[in-house]
Amino acid sequence: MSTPEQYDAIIIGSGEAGKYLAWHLGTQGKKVANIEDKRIGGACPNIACLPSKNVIHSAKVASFFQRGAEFGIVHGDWHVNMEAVSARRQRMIDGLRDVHLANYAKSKAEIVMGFGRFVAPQTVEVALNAGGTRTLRSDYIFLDTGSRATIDPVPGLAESAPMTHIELLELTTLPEHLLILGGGFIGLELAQAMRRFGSNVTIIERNPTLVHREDSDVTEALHQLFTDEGIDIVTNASVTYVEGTSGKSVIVHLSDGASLEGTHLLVATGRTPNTQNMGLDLAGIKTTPSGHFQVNDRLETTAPGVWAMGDCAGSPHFTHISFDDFRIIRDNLAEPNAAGASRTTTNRQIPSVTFTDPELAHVGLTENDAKKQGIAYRLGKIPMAAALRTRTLDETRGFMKVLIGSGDRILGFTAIGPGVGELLPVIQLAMSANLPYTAVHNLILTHPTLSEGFINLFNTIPKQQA
Ligand SMILES: Cc1cc2nc3c(=O)[nH]c(=O)nc-3n(C[C@H](O)[C@H](O)[C@H](O)COP(=O)(O)OP(=O)(O)OC[C@H]3O[C@@H](n4cnc5c(N)ncnc54)[C@H](O)[C@@H]3O)c2cc1C
Ligand SMILES: NC(=O)c1ccc[n+]([C@@H]2O[C@H](COP(=O)([O-])OP(=O)(O)OC[C@H]3O[C@@H](n4cnc5c(N)ncnc54)[C@H](O)[C@@H]3O)[C@@H](O)[C@H]2O)c1
Repeated sequence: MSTPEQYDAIIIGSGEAGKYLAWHLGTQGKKVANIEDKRIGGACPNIACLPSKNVIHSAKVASFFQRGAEFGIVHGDWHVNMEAVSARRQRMIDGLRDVHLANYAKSKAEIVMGFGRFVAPQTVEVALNAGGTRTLRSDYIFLDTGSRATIDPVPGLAESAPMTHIELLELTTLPEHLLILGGGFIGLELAQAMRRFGSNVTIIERNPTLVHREDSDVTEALHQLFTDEGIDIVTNASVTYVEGTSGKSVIVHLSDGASLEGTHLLVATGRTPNTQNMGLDLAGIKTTPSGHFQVNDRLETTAPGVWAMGDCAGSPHFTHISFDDFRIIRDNLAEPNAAGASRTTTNRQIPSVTFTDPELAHVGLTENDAKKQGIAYRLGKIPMAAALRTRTLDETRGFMKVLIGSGDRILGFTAIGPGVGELLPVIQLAMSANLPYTAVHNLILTHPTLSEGFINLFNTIPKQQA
């Protein structure tokens, strides 16, 4: 081993938590190496959240063209140009790359392009993308290696060369018939977008419903929405084998004897953490049975001086959660001994938005959760049409519902409607400040905004039994 170069901090992976930590420590004057083997800035700006929302927005524009007459807009012939859709996505990614490079330059955190693995405790060897190796050492090492699409060991699946979200988002031609394995976040968002561009789409989901962890009113509303848009949905599907090649012709065989044929196959069946081939044994870093780095609620791994954050640490797989992981580590590094002052992952809010159109937004308990945990609640619920803003938009599908617990505290909130993700912070603030729902109910809410619907929503809450 060559003499290691000494750093104040080494961060493996430049995803959300990794890059923010690199920029933060670099700005503090620390000597920081941020090792990245593929894309500067990690998944979100390059292959995940932002490119997918970019493409989904192009599909929304296509849906407006499809609905033009409804809005009194008469247009001539129009068509979808997937090359231009892809080019718009790439322009955004290029712009984001410049933003990232500027942040590295400004913070003086060094980005080292290559694959990092432990060769001894606190010591990392980087197989440089440009060739050769470097060996780096630090008392502070942070892992933010993310996750990748899971490809189940179903016979013929890997051989069919299915697309993941990465290849799908880069398509410059439209699949004639897209089969999608998995009816979760990625499956739903991309199914609707591709359908709106003009593909035939079939979702194949192994559970009895789409987004199966949600309440039945949510899964039913999404099922109806997708069916109305012409998307085929096959649930309770157990895939036995796959034949053919994605991009040409592919057949998915199910255990009940049915088979589904398409031209392309997208796999969206969950994520596998990137924790392999990293010399973990040499550094005393353990993983959990699911393959994530084993961490405590301060994101410390089993090796002193090594932390893990984001998807690879088993944190809920969202960019905003990876960002919160960064904040937990930042605050704990700043105040290691301040009792009670430091942040942990325990009991933090996990808000989420599925960017279907209309969106599905959620924070806190679902009705399913409350029932399972035996938590009593009062339910407020309105159809989205009761928020008059939706009528001005002709986007009246969906509903809002809220679970209220003792002391009028908000336990959970779910909404399906246009742009409802933007409603979450008001509810989150009330929940985190432990305010009763009446604090929101009594606000003067601007007319006609979507948030004005909160007044109607809270009007429906049954009075508390004396
Ligand atoms: C299609 C799609 C859409 C999504 N949409 C949303 C959304 O709308 N909102 C949301 O909140 N979340 C969304 N997510 C989830 C979100 O993208 C992830 O939770 C988030 O990007 C995880 O960030 P991270 O910090 O864990 O690391 P990542 O962004 O995954 O980055 C990890 C980096 O580490 C690198 N790396 C791994 N191992 C090594 C090594 N040994 N050496 C060097 N480098 C290494 C990887 O190449 C990668 O660049 C989406 C995910 C997908 C796939
Ligand atoms: N808007 C967002 O915030 C957003 C968008 C995309 C992804 N994400 C994150 O990325 C993660 C990964 O997304 P995802 O859609 O891959 O995972 P997911 O866990 O959301 O959904 C996977 C789905 O695939 C199904 N499935 C698994 N194996 C199957 C099989 N063999 N046959 C048929 N169905 C099968 C599961 O039952 C599940 O419904 C999400 O959980 C989420 O955390 C977030």
